[in-house]
Amino acid sequence: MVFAITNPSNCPIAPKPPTKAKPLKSLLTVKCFASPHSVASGVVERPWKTSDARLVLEDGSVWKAKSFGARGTQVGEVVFNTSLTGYQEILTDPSYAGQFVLMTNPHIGNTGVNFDDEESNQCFLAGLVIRSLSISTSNWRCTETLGDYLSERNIMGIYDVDTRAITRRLRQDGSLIGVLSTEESKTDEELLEMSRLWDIVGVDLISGVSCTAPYEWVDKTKPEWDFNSNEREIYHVVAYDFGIKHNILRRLASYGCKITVVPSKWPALETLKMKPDGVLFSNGPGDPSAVPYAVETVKEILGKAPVFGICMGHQLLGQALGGKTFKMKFGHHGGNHPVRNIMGSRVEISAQNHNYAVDPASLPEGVEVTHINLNDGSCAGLAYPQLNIMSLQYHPEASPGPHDSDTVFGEFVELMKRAKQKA
Ligand SMILES: NC(=O)CC[C@H](N)C(=O)O
Repeated sequence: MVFAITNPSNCPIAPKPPTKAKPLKSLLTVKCFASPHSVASGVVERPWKTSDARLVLEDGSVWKAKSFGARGTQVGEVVFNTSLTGYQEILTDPSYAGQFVLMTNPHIGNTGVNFDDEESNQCFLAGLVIRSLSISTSNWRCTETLGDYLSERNIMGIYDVDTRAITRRLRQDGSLIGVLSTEESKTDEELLEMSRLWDIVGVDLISGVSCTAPYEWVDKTKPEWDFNSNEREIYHVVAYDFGIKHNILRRLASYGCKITVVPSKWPALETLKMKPDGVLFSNGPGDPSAVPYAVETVKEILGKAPVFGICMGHQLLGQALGGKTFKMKFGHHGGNHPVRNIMGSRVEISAQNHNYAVDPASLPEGVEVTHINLNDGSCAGLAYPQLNIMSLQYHPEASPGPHDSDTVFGEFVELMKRAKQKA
């Protein structure tokens, strides 16, 4: 089934100042990676698909590719993800709203999609960029092919594009805005102009992915996940949904928490009226500086209940404590990031997905850096024991990714326990 995308549906368009536009003569065309297959005489010709899509980056490069999933034209920020597995969890991570995810693992689609690996109820990302789309799908849990899944969700995908070359470009020049199109009527110059008139910085993407009303969450992860299955006292956690991944909720439930999920604009006063044992500020897409209302909410809650921030939640906590966040060159996206856990005196391999980070030098005295990303030394975790605050810049719930940091959910439970005993 074919869906037309007429306008980027997942994130608002914020015009860039026209001065940024470079002369169109800087447009360079990258040779099509997929050359037409030659067929030996006597062999039946197969209906090989030839390139029918273009990815035009704001640096003027044009990448020819083959489309799958939805058709149309879509703008977004291109980021690369180094996870070897878990494309379905990545597709349904709401923190990718407004972004094209380029998978560095070249072979994608081989296990199809299934009912269990959804991290949210929707795909919010702008599109998927891969090297090779598996021609067959084989997995006992598979219910559908990746292509059909993306078509139904109106998400564009491209394959047979040189993902290594694009990744090297992003590593060298930083994240780039791109436009993906299957529309032949649009010229390269028009697509380039679109990419240069769009921006993701300063845009509130959380409002488009958060739930609209509070709800209770009860599902736990399956028993094979249970590293610590002791019965525990029940703690009530209010979880702010800035684009929350289901596995955060499942892990909290498995650690014995009763969870109320609330929308991103839920007033702090209403949260405090529920007398929660702890408050979780979730992951979420985009620029933490574009959501001052969320920083205000965090400020109003600090000191009144133990809090745990994950990714966007960590960045909002950093700002609420008086610190600054900044945009990284190309961010961290993947399941293989080494992090030094300073308190635990160990290195954890972690799942990460962020383009912004907290500048630890901007934080007030008393705030401790608890985790450091060993690839670039950036701040990966914070604590402020005086106010019962803890946070991680990355994803302890994994999904996809390693489980090394799962114990942090237990640390949050301990924090709530200590605070309750003192009260
Ligand atoms: N996973 C997240 O919460 C992402 C946080 C933020 N949107 C960033 O890109 O840095």
